[in-house]
Order: sequence, then structure tokens, then C-alpha cells
Amino acid sequence: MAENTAGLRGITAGETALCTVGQEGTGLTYCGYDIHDLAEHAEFEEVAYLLLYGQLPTAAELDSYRSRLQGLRQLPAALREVLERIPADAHPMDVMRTGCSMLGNLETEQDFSEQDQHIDRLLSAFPGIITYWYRYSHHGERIETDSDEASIGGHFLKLLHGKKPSDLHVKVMHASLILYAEHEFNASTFTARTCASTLSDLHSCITGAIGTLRGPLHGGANEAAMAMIENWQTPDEAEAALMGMLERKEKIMGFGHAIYRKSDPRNAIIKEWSRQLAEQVGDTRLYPVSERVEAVMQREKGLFPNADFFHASAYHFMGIPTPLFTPIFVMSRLTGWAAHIKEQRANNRIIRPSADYTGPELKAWQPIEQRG
Ligand SMILES: CC(=O)SCCNC(=O)CCNC(=O)[C@H](O)C(C)(C)COP(=O)(O)OP(=O)(O)OC[C@H]1O[C@@H](n2cnc3c(N)ncnc32)[C@H](O)[C@@H]1OP(=O)(O)O
Ligand SMILES: O=C([O-])CC(=O)C(=O)O
Repeated sequence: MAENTAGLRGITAGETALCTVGQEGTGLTYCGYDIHDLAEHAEFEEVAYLLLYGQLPTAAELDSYRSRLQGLRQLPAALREVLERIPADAHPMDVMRTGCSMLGNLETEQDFSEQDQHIDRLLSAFPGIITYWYRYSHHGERIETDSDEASIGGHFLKLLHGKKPSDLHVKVMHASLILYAEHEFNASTFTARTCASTLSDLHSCITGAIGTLRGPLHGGANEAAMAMIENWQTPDEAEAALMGMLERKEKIMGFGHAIYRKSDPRNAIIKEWSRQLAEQVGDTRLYPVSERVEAVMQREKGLFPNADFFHASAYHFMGIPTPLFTPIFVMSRLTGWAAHIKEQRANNRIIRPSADYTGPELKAWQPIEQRG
């Protein structure tokens, strides 16, 4: 394979009406709406509705969608039992993967005509799955996975912290979940579509996508970025350490992108929320450290923060434990994955590319006693 197409870069692998990703840091749209407008004006549930049903909801449609989702938050006893058996040192993304898969055993998608109800159910259940496991395994508490919070982000924070989240935190969660919701043919979405193309069930598609998002080159970068910046007390210390990492040719998590060349349009938005949260909590360390890392990466490598980098400090300022960062990405990207699964199913042909063979020439068969 020619080098510039490694990782299928630049190769069109299908069609979508869901999302455009421009290369220059502009042009990220969901169903025709610019990401800046969505992040500024919309609530996450409106964007979920847009992706899943192709148009923004009316006020009445949004109300009924929210109530439908709110009514689906209870977890079945068998799922809670499974979650209680997962150890405290498991990775939360593995918990999400198992939670999704287990729900697929208990509430199997029997027919594609049921897809929307299963998508709603997963959207409603994911915050409960991760927080039920987290609170049980870390604090020995069996929590109720219902709450009176109208939004998915607020519901997650309420279950995690056991108290009503502030308006600011709910707003940040809306913006964050909107930014993470959809991104064309990224690795996890492509996984979901490939699985869907075999006519597999929804839970299998989403379980595979969760496993793909887990890696540090994809969604796992927000946790890896946090692990990096929390090592540093001052911007100068960060700069010195970063220079060493670059010299050793280490990857700096939360920087660079497979498609964007100049900037990631989601960065400025989450960075501004991180700045506001830093001010609110009186942070004088992580935000300045993050800004210095951004400046050094631009100066030394011409690389820019992607959606993950300032999410690290933003989530941290809201008191969210680092290992739960990527599961939040799952709660959001579920909408994009599911929309792509629906799109694939509506016009399906099994995804099956070809490979350039690089192995040995045809060989004569050797009986086992003649080998060695
Ligand atoms: C929500 C998301 O999933 S966004 C992505 C999250 N992932 C990360 O933040 C992980 C860190 N970043 C990376 O590993 C990469 O930038 C990826 C995986 C996102 C994209 O990979 P690619 O498309 O292969 O990157 P690209 O072709 O632009 O790389 C160009 C060069 O920059 C280097 N580079 C790219 N990103 C980084 C980085 N974060 N740190 C150091 N060097 C980097 C590459 O090593 C490559 O150098 P080389 O030609 O000497 O090998
Ligand atoms: O598009 C990509 O390759 C990765 C990404 O930013 C995302 O999935 O949000």
C-alpha cells in the first residue's frame, strides 16, 4: 500500500449525510448545522435528536424526547449484579463495554424496527451503568440510577456526586457532549458501521465501537492528557518536561489529528469552558500548564490541541475522576454511532475492502516430520 494511504488516509470509504469534517479547522457540521452554533445554542438532547432523526426537534418533540429518555434510566437487576462483580481496578471503558453487551443479552434487538427504542435505552442507561459500578466498587454504595435531572449530562453528574449539579456544570456537559457527539468516519464509528454492515444487532455494533474508542490514539487521549498535565506544577516545569518528551519522540496525547491540519474547531470551544471552570475553582496550575503545552506544541511541532486536550482540565475542574473521562465520550458518541448504524442499515452493502498481499510466494507443502 502506498505510504500516504496507510490507515486508509484520504480514501473515501462510503457516504454519509450526517457530518462534514473540514481539514483547516473549520467545516465541522452535523446534519448541516455548524458545530459553533450547536455548541452555543443547543442542548445535547436536541443534537442527539438531530443526529438520530435528521432534524432539530420542535419544543414539543424535545419535551417528549427528554421525558422518554428520563423514563428509561432504571437498570435491570441482572445488569446491576454483573456491574457489582466487576472489580474496582477495572478500566471504566471495559465496564461500559460489558454493560452495553450485557444489556444486549437482557434486552436483545430482535428486529431492526426496534432500533430507535434500543438507542434511547442505551442513551438513558449509560450514565447509570458507569456510575452504579463506580459508586459500588469504590464506595460500596448501591445507588438509584433514576434522577430528576432533565439532561443526560446533569443526570451523570448527579449520580456521580450524589448531589444536584450547578447550572454551570450542566451547561459545560451540554457543550462537551455536543462536541463529542459525531465525527464522520473516525475509527470507532467505522467499527460500528462495519459491524452494522454484516446485519448484526445494535448492541454488538456499539460494544465494538466502545472498544475502539478506548484506545489512547482515539477517545482515550483525554485521560492520557490528564495523566500528563497533572505531573506538572508550573508552566516552566511543563515546558522543560515537554521538550524532553519531544526529544525522545514521545507522542503527546491530545495533540494532532488524522484529518485536521491546522486546528480542531472543537478545541477553542472546550478551551473556553475550561478557562471559565478554572476561574470558578480558583485554579492557578492546570489551566496555565495546559496553555503552555499548547504554545510549545505549536512552536516546536506545528501541532494543535484536538477535542481531547482541554477536555482533560475541564472535566477535572468539575470533580470528575480521570478514568471516567472516556466513558463520558461514549455517552455522547453513542448518538453518532447509532445514527451511522441507522444510515448503514438503510442502504447496506457488507463492508469488505481488499488488501495488497505482502507475504511469501506460493510454497510447497512440507509434512511435519520434514520441518525444522
Ligand atoms: C477525539 C479524537 O479521537 S482526536 C485524536 C486523539 N488522539 C490523540 O490525541 C493521540 C495523539 N495524537 C496522535 O497520535 C496522532 O496525531 C493521531 C493518531 C490523532 C493522528 O495520527 P496520524 O494521522 O498518523 O498523524 P499525522 O499523519 O498527522 O502525523 C504527522 C506527524 O506528526 C507526528 N505527530 C502527530 N501527532 C503527534 C503527537 N500528538 N505528538 C507528537 N507527534 C505527533 C506523527 O508522529 C507524524 O510524524 P512522523 O511523520 O515523523 O511519523
Ligand atoms: O475523527 C477522528 O479521527 C477522531 C476524532 O476527532 C473523533 O472521533 O472525534
